[in-house]
Amino acid sequence: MSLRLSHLIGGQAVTATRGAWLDVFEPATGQAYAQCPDGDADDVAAAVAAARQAFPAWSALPASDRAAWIERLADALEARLDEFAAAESRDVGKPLALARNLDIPRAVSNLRFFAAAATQFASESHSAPGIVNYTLRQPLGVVGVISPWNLPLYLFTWKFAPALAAGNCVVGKPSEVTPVTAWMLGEVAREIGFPPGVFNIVQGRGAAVGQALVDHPQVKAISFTGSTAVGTRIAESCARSLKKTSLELGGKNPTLVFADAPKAKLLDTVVRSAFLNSGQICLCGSRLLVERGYYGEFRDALVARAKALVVGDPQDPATTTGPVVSKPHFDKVMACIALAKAEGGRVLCGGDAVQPAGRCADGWFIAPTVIEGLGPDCRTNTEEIFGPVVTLQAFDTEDEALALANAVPYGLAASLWTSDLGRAHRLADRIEAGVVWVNTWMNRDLRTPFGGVKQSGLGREGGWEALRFFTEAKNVTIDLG
Ligand SMILES: NC(=O)C1=CN([C@@H]2O[C@H](COP(=O)(O)OP(=O)(O)OC[C@H]3O[C@@H](n4cnc5c(N)ncnc54)[C@H](O)[C@@H]3O)[C@@H](O)[C@H]2O)C=CC1
Ligand SMILES: O=C(O)/C=C/C=C(\O)C(=O)O
Repeated sequence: MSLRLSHLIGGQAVTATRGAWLDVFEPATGQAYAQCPDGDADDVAAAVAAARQAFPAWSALPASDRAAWIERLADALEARLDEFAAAESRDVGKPLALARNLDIPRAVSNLRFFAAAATQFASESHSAPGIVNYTLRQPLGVVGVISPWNLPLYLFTWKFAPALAAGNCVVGKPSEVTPVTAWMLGEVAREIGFPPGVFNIVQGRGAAVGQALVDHPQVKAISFTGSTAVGTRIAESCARSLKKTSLELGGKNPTLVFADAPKAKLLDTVVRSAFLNSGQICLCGSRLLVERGYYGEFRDALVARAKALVVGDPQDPATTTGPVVSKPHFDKVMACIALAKAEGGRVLCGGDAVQPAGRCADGWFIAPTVIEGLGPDCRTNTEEIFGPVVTLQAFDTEDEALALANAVPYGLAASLWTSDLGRAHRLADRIEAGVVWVNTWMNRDLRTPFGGVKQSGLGREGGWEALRFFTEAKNVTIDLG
């Protein structure tokens, strides 16, 4: 095991103050292949101090200069797209093509999008007879961003790019389960001479590094993506110091399929929404709600498609479905499948671990699983599984479809399939979710507000929402005399 990662603090690659390390595993093989610093509160304190020192100069730069630095980072990342895609695929277990076509290009887009946004972000002014108000949007100072393991660089950049664009300095904490591409990006930042201290990365466990970042009095805001349990804990901690929080949490997203759904893209998209990234995307449609008259035909076609997915080595171009990310997560998902059976669910396909031949024999693979026969209130249909597991439920009316869609504590995203425009608008209005897609799924425009309601989170990311989150509004009123 030769690969040893580092923190990025004040423009320097450094190891954990107390010299401790965490093993990093390749999910496809189950073997440790790297070590990342097992950081602690001292490392966080050093990173925050570096960020505070860098803040006056960074925030004083013209927005166009900040944008140019972020663009340079994007250029350097894009120049190494294949290297980053290979690393992301290895670290998460996602098919190489997925990392190459989605994760890393989106990370590049995140950087470019917010670089451009930095130069377009304008403040409001409000005039009245004899009075003019204008609102300054000022950076907060040092902000913390905490990202998960499912879309590592995609979500890390989605958070730190707007923070930097708005003039803040960042301390980022990637998931300890998938720390490699964030570390690589830190190395790239050093190579291009990114201003030291503006962008810092502290590696390590959530309970140590993450919590220290959340608790640090000089950190003015936390942007977090991950589980609802941890998000709730972060909200409690931040409430004590009145820190701003943006929380993008779990989902139990419904896919509503009406008999009049346009069929051309339906199955391809629903299968993608169910099993992409082994179902480990907070937007995945894990509850398939199907109009009864179309249920049998849809179910049979879906099961045939799920069985045709190729589970195996992420490096094999034929593979559609890699392993899940870790042994604890494998155990969790398998326990969810066992629970579904105990609750009376019928497993129509999958339901088992898969053991590919060769180098992946000890990897954490689970067959794409479709389950029917469960009611809306059971744990399988209300708790996030975050794996390649979906359930089917039938409905008779639009009202029943809506009630099923809303029958969970989560409210992140919904995908709705119908040719009836009126119905699409009625349901889009009444579904409890932050994001509704009609006849599509995960169709992302980075300008749109992104986030959830209920237990799926607080606040919105994307476009101006992100820049507003990472700034404080100050209104100035002038009496024109
Ligand atoms: N966006 C989403 O919806 C995601 C949801 N999940 C859900 O969460 C479950 C558990 O996955 P985990 O990786 O354990 O997610 P997690 O919520 O524990 O981890 C997300 C990030 O938060 C950090 N973290 C953990 N505890 C923290 C604390 N006390 N203070 C600050 N940061 C902390 C982690 O180190 C990681 O960087 C999954 O099974 C899945 O259901 C996981 C990843 C993404
Ligand atoms: O911004 C996107 O396109 C996707 C975001 C996905 C997550 O936040 C997630 O899976 O955690």
